[in-house]
Amino acid sequence: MLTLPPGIIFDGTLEEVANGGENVWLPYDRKKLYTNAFIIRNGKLLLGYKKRGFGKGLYNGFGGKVDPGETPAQAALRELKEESGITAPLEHCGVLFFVVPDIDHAFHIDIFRAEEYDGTIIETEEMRPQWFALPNADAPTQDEQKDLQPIPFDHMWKDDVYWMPLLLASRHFLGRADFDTEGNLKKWWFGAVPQTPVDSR
Ligand SMILES: CNc1ncnc2c1ncn2[C@@H]1O[C@H](COP(=O)(O)OP(=O)(O)OP(=O)(O)O)[C@@H](O)[C@H]1O
Repeated sequence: MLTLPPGIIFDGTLEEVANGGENVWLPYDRKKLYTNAFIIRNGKLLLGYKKRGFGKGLYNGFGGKVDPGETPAQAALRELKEESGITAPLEHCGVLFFVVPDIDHAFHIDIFRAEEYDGTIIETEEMRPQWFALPNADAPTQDEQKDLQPIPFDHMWKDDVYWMPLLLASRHFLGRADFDTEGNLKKWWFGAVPQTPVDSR
């Protein structure tokens, strides 16, 4: 039986994917709901360069706070549209829980993905969208990928490198990461729903 980090609730089997850092999780009093949405298409990943506010100067998916009366799925669609100009058939694929000292709440972030989108991608006040090349993309997509940079993990939140491969592989995942005030990762745990074994009969 896996012991899940405080803040992570899951009723089912999980496979541990990454685990490290210090011994003790940071305490937190309350949590706030957020969303984060990623478009993955033709061997490319759409990220946004955050121009203001929390996480300024980092690349991330498109998202923000869930407003009162909204479901996370509704908030994810609204934030994607507000920050990148597009709509997409978003599917829920994970939950991440972050604790950052000096912030009076923990972040509970529902993660969404889509492989299609509608509309024209635009730069907004908050985000500058940019496509990045996926690692090991299949040959037919390489034309699409030329001139694209690889995923800029050096300019992303430090935990992203652990769960991004799960997102790209269409896995369902959960995890928690605790940071220090400088944004360094202090403790982390990530797990994924096991893939159904291929029936070989
Ligand atoms: C600590 N480690 C983290 N790692 C990766 N992503 C993180 C994160 N912590 C927060 N996030 C994401 O950052 C956005 C913040 O949203 P944020 O701009 O504050 O919200 P919102 O757009 O509602 O703000 P305004 O009040 O409109 O400025 C939102 O997508 C949220 O999922």
